[in-house]
Amino acid sequence: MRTSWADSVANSASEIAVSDNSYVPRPTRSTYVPPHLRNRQASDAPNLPGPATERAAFTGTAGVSLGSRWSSGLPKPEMGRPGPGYGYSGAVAGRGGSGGGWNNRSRGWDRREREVNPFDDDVDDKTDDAEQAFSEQENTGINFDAYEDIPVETSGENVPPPVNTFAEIDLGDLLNQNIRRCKYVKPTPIQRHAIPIALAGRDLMACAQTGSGKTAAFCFPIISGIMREQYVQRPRVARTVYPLALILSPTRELSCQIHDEAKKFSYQTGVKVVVAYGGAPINQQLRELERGVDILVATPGRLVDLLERARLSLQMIRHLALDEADRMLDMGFEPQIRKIVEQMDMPNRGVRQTMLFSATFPREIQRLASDFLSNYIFLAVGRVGSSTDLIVQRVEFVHESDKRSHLMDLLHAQRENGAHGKQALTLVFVETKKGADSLEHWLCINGFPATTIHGDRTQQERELALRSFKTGKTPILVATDVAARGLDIPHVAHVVNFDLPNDIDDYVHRIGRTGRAGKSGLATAFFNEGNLSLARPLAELMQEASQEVPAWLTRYASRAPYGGSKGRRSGGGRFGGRDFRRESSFGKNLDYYGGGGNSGSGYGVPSSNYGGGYAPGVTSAWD
Ligand SMILES: Nc1ncnc2c1ncn2[C@@H]1O[C@H](COP(=O)(O)OP(=O)(O)OP(=O)(O)O)[C@@H](O)[C@H]1O
Repeated sequence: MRTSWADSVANSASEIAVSDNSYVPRPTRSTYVPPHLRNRQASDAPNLPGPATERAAFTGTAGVSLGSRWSSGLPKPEMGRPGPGYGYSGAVAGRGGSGGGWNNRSRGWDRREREVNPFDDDVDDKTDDAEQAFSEQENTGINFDAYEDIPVETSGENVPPPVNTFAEIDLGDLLNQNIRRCKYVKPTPIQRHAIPIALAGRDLMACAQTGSGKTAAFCFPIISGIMREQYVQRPRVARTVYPLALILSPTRELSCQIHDEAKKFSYQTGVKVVVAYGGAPINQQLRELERGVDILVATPGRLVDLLERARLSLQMIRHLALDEADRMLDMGFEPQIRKIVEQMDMPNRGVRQTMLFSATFPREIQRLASDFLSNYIFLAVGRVGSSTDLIVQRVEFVHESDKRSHLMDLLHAQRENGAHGKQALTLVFVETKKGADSLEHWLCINGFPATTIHGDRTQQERELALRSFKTGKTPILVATDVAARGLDIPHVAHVVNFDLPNDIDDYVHRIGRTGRAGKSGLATAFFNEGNLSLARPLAELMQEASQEVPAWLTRYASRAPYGGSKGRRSGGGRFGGRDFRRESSFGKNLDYYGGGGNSGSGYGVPSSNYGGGYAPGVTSAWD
């Protein structure tokens, strides 16, 4: 009989109470170990130059062969510390991972009692209530059914099978507890497919709709992988730190958000997560790094800075994840990413594990990305670059000069419909930083509390603006594309594309700030003659997402040259994930998303045109 995830968590809790050979006792008292001695085996000889130990092998959980790339030929349990809890158990799914395959990292580094609880509540006191609520799915607000019918495409060799529940994957007790604290009842489709692939140690290029849980899909395997690894001795070079995993993201705010999430997932596991991003004092980040780091979440610029100061080495990186990977590999970031991944001291592809995630993946970017991957699996949940059906999309024809009054009408209507006279959160996207400031000012003087986020604001101002928006204190946020990707702000009811982007992928990410995690949302776009190149991809995208396409937009679409999409639309069926490796025609100067049949003018944009979809002369709003 299949047990539910909640059951398995309960079972594993009772197993903890029953001692057996693989029982990992919880330490009763924290033992402080200075940073330079952390993660060492008990018998480590001091002052060894370079990495002394390879990753230890681990195999056999839930039918998945784990960490295979490191396992061949390496010695087995002797690598671990002697005594209970450090052996190999081949822990069985459903036992919640309480077997001895897990490293009790807290043994030598018990930070559990000193760690700030990142959760609002203390689950230990509320376990029963919480479990009940999870089983009823009441306090998640997640409409899981919305994800059930999404088609999935995988390609690559020996793709590990997906799972249906967290219980089927042996992530370990401590991580399972945190998943429960996050109120995740069952994995979303991207998690069902990506987690077993990543746990098997495979490289992955994964594409899934905005708000569908990609962050956990790469964080869980990384945390679980680090927890499983036997103590890895890291080089000891004065003031240089050696993380085991690196997660790169394009914006400061997104890096902070991933860091917050990863900290929740790794709470009390002994896995230490640190964030480094530009615009914030580097000394503070250095101090934090020196306290110990297993997973580093970073923006590329600050990371390069740390590497050049020799305060950080990538020599021990086992897991590399690029969130918003297509953005990370477009013209703006690609040189920096190449430098980080190929020209510093990071282990080569095939030695490290590399995972790329995004909601959009143009073919040309897929091709670039393949340089970083080894024998990878391509996974697409839903159509690559599609938007979720959970978002109601509206397009209105609005002349440039009428945009402000039109926005005002929308905001008035929203205020009237809002609960308790409160304004629902509205995110308004504009093209330029100046435009953002000017619109914010105008909204404020017209009685609509608004704030802005863009690259010309100081980091402190940006963080303040985001907090004020998230808490509802300032319910309108006027933003450039710096807020387009990844940000997970609950209760964003409405995204307004005051200025449409030039690229349909940017549109997909922008509207994806609403309608997240199974909830519904509304997106309104102001379209006019300045957006003709977007007419076709926009009409197609809306059609795909079962949205009502206005007749005037269809007319524009039929007349318009195909642009605004880096040639992404192929006019194929409703679903088409499209691993570029499957396109035998690729490389013959066709469109990036496959199917050369539609490659009319505008298709096959050379890669030098990449830059986040900005037209010539328009400054990128990214930082
Ligand atoms: N299994 C789950 N059960 C319930 N909620 C989940 C689950 N997985 C993720 N979530 C929640 O769904 C929301 C969206 O997740 P996340 O930010 O990872 O999406 P994403 O796919 O990375 O989106 P984007 O493409 O915009 O970056 C978050 O609030 C997250 O906590």
